[in-house]
Amino acid sequence: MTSLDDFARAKLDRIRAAALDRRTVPTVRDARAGVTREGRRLISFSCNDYLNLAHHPEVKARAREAIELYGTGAAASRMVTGDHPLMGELETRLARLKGTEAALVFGSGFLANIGIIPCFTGPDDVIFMDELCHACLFAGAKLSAATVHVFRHNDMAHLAELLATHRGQHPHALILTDGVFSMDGDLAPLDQLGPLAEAHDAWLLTDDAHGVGVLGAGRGSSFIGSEKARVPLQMGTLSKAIGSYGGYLCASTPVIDFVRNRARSIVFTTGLPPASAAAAIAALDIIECDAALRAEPVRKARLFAARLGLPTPETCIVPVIIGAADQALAASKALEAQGFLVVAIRPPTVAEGTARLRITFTAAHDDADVIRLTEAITALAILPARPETV
Ligand SMILES: Cc1ncc(COP(=O)(O)O)c(C=O)c1O
Repeated sequence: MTSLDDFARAKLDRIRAAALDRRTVPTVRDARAGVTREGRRLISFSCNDYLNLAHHPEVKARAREAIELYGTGAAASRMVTGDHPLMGELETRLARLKGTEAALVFGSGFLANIGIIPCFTGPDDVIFMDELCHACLFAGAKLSAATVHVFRHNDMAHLAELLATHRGQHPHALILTDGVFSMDGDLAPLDQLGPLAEAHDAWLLTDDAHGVGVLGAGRGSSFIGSEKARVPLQMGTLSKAIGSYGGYLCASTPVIDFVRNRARSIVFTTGLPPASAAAAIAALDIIECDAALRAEPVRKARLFAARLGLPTPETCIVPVIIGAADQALAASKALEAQGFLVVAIRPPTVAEGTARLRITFTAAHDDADVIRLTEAITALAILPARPETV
């Protein structure tokens, strides 16, 4: 055994001892919210294809057509020959959806965040970020080498205090938050974050991976209230409700032109395959016209929560927090035995002691399956006791 194997084995032993080891399971998703894995079909409550557009006949047809015409890969960076005209068309559509002058498409949401953040902050600068931000926002912040201050989740008083203490010591500042928090399904208070950021001349970036397509008439979390939230950097992904693959930034023309020049995850990586852009454009066509479809995932999340006496969800992600990682795994296994795929989410994806079932709802779930899931969860007795009604 080499020292490299020794190193890996010792690390793995520790991960396994804490019930935190991960494995990949070959999984085939179908159009009816089902997955087949290890020879069994399960109803999945763990997919982010909220509108099931990855299986929509029109979306698939447009992707197939793009493959026939343009091949399967982009073959070079967008700076060289990888900037297929479909990319520009997709950017125009995204900018229109988000109400910005311009947009820029990246290879993925993760690549977007690790490219964008270092464009605006360097070692002399400062970043303020919510403690529950997605891992790729933390990765982008780290890559920027800026000073990072983490504020308590959605705690505007804490953020204001950190801004008052630290903002003045740095030339440039970013505030980073998820629009919809990926593991908790709650919303960032963008109506407060926008003005607070402006008051301190800090640039607000929202990661709306889980909002676009589903919230705010499909336009995302910035469009929920009566007024559009003041977010100069609206980032998101094409890989969830949009049913394709890729990431994006929507912003003003100078901001986008600058990021196109500077983001290392644009310049030094191959462009998105044209078929992914074609699929995303087809999905946006559907999202823009089909209000009934857009409303379905949150309606199902609310049906689920109401039957279990949980708070009314604002999004289509509902966490059932269990605590210990091994108990979350056991609950997931018990649900699997009854025909449901509800993956357990454990540290480091979530904080120590908050392992959970993260349940996601999609347009394709039958209400009957949602109700059967509530019954299965009730039978597991993993929910906190409901207060007695008098
Ligand atoms: C909040 C959030 N941001 C970014 C990403 C990364 O996006 P992508 O899967 O397109 O890399 C994800 C999901 O994976 C996410 O949940």
